[in-house]
Amino acid sequence: MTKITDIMRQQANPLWEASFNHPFIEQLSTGALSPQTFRYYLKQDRFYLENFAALHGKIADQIDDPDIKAFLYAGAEGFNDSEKEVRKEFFSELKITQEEIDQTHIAPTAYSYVTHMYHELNEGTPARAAAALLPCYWLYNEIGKKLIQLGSPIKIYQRFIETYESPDFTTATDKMIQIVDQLAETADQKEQQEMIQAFVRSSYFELHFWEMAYQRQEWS
Ligand SMILES: Cc1ncc(CN)c(N)n1
Repeated sequence: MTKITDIMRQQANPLWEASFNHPFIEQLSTGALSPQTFRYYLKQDRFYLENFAALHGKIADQIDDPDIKAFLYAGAEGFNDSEKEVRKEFFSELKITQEEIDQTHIAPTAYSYVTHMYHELNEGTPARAAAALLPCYWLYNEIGKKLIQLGSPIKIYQRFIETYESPDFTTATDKMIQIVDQLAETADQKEQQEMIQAFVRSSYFELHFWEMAYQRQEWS
């Protein structure tokens, strides 16, 4: 039987291809990406990752399966992969100060992405919200696997790429794919369609997140 995650991946493919070919990604690998653009990305992604972690906990609260619960609670603490630690190092290396963080406001696309994820949980179901989280793991893991072959001449970009190709991140991605497939087994057809839609919409926001950073988007 076809897995729901295969359908999701297939439906989101044009958006994923556009992410793979986005100038932000290409320039990470060539090293041409402006350091200011990377800094902007990191500061905005902080908002994303905070909410992404919080959502793991909120979804876990509504799920009975002990194995899924444990994985999601670990994700809420940032224990499923090494991303949290690596980001701390990036912030310190790039001397992004607390003052600079405090002065940063969430940009329109980051705001919309986060709002979408909460919508899937608060107006939807834990299974829909889990589907909305999945591209965050899976797309970055595919980007990591693609870019690792090319590498980057800039050290910090190379470390960024390595984070998403790492065994920890790949294991977490595979587990999240399995969780979404498992949650779909007890969902009816309507909810399954909504899960697919949540996944495709998150894939849309992933693509536009690169563009937001590339343009250093502001509210006005
Ligand atoms: C927007 C976004 N999506 C995904 C990831 C990878 N966890 C991330 N850091 N930021």
